[in-house]
Amino acid sequence: MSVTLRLLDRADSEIAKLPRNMRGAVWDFMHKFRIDPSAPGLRFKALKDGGGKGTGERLYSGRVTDDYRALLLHLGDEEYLLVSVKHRRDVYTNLDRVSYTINRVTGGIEYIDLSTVESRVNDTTAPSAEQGPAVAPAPRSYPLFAAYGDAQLLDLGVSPVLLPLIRRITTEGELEGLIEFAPQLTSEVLIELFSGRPVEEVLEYVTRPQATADDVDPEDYRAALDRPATIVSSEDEAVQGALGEGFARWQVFLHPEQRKLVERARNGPARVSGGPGTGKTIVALHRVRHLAARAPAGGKPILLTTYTKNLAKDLSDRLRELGGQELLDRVEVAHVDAVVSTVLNENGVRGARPIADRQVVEQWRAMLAELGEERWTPEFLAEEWTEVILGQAVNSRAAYFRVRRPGRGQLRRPDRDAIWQLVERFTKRLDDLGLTTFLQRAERAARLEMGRDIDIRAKAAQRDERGGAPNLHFEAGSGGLLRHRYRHVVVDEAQDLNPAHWMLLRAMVPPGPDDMFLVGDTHQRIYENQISLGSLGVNIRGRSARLTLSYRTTRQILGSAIGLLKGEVYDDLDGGAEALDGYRSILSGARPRLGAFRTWDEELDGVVAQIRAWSEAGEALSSIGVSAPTKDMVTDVLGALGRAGVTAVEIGREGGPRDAVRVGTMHRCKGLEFQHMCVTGIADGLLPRHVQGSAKQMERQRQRDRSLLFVAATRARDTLVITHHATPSPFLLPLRVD
Ligand SMILES: Nc1ncnc2c1ncn2[C@@H]1O[C@H](COP(=O)(O)OP(=O)(O)OP(=O)(O)O)[C@@H](O)[C@H]1O
Repeated sequence: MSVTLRLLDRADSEIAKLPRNMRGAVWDFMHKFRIDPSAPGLRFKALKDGGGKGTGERLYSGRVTDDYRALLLHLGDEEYLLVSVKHRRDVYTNLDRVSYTINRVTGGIEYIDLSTVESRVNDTTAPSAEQGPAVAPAPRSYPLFAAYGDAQLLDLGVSPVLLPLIRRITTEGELEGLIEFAPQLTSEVLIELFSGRPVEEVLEYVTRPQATADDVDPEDYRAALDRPATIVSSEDEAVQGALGEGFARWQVFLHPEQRKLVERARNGPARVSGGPGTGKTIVALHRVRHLAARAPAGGKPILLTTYTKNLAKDLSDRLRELGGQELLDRVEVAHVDAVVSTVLNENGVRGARPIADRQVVEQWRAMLAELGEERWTPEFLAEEWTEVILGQAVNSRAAYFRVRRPGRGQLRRPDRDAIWQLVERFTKRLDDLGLTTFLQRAERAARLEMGRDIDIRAKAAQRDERGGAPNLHFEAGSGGLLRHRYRHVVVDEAQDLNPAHWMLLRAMVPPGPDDMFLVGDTHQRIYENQISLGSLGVNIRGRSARLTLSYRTTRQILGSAIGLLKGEVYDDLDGGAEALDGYRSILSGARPRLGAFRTWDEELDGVVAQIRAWSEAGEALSSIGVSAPTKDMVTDVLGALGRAGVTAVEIGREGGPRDAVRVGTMHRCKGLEFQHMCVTGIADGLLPRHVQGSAKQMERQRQRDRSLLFVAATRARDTLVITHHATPSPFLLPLRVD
């Protein structure tokens, strides 16, 4: 008789603390148990004394090794949940202190071993002075949560079983001990209250998003299992395979909010935003797997795309980790400019060499000089062409007469007419020189793909008229019929794509359920692409959601990084404003540090000394990242580390030694993360860069530069050091005041 056995996430954390070989033994046990729980070697039996109130018969034990036993909850029928692994001698001691219940707010299963939690609380001492608690520890005698009534805490979703212990907590150290084995929601609520967030906000940002809409039956464990608040592995055998060898927790255990976003069916394009490290990429990857599992067999019905090539490679690697080659075979993973190239190549558009923005201005300068045209500067025309004409996909003179040009001053009709003629002349000139820009290519590809979309619709309409089934949908192996390329498009780093990219992607999938899924954070926009999705045919209204819990960064680093953005207003990709409220973390660590130096050379010495100190403290070089504002400064950092005998490689040029410090421009650090991060060169003039341009352009540049600092700072998991020389960047003011 085979059964289903899942693994509770907290049990997994507990297993991680057991001797190394226990992981393999537990997976072995799970495998055998699934096939036949009654196999004699497993010694599967009920623990009659255990259980929560009135449910004493649910707890079972099974033999993992001679010394260790798994504790299992019977959820109903053939369904079991592995909740703990204990030493044999501890199974029966304190069995009455083991509790399992269904949380009345989330409807999720909560397993709590009070003796384990209590001993962790007692073991933990207050953090050292160096660690610097976010809030000074309260005097020993004063309970941290005295200000909150029991009913208040229970309404926030705190586990009732833990209330007596919570009442005794007086230091941050004890709190850290408690949350290690407390249920997810209890931990999140307590940390937020401890950080000083008002109850109403905790309710709004933490509890409500995890609350269930169901009427919770406290005895129905089978129903509770299916709710996202029960954080368990899937029943899938493949998960067990993945678990065997160094699996990562993100592959198996999703936060309840993440899981909801992965599984929710939608009627059209959906967008997930969220602060740095909240798992947007993880959600995108799981979403791809979810969609792939539901798509008809054959072909590659899903496109997974992002802005840069190195991030696309990373997505592809992680998708393989999540679902193996089998999943990768069903998904096209490519950065968006590669998607552009595919469309252009297929349509026979070849040959032109893409040039950078700087060269575009030079080409304008050369042409205006040849024409003796002096009414507008090359910079102005380059911007007008890039931002207004290509940026808003204006493709006719008539459309250019109508287009809105916010922040770019007035242009009368005759001026627009003259500029349009100059633009036509300019694009012909580039063509003749065999040159193009990435934006031009994207725009061309978008137009081609939109033409294809129109053909598909026309053909579908004809078939419809003739009585055939209308078929707008992607179909693998469609026998030569014109079809949309994909059934679903999933986009990571959505904030960086330009309007032409969106029009291209929109035209690649038929509008309909689950057609597009976008994840991104406009606070991390570091390229010049400001858009409004609605006007590009990607209608996300009513299908937006936000992740707020950071899995990467400590709350000390997150708090400081958010402080860096104060005073800026960010958009929500759809004409509205994006808020930063509610971003949080339950991880704790040292406050970020600032390092001030007189010259760049001295700063380099300081960076080398910092890295040496980490290394001498036993940290692997590969856990350290260094960013610098410019490519030349990256070269300087690499040189200084090399001279000091510290192995370092440039990000994007990996392939050398594995145990090496990674060094890259701030742009290159996008999407990456490091245990320890050194953000160097944050000096005035370097960040923000001093550039010339219209007021609007300079404002955007400043916002992008600020975002760049935000991105670099939030790559740090545990430690963040920001350094500068000469005059510090004005962006650092909040940190310096702090
Ligand atoms: N459910 C999870 N369980 C364990 N780890 C997780 C989970 N979700 C995310 N993480 C981890 O948190 C880190 C950040 O995740 P991810 O890169 O998806 O965040 P992001 O929101 O895309 O970040 P950013 O916008 O800063 O690039 C990663 O190390 C990831 O493995």
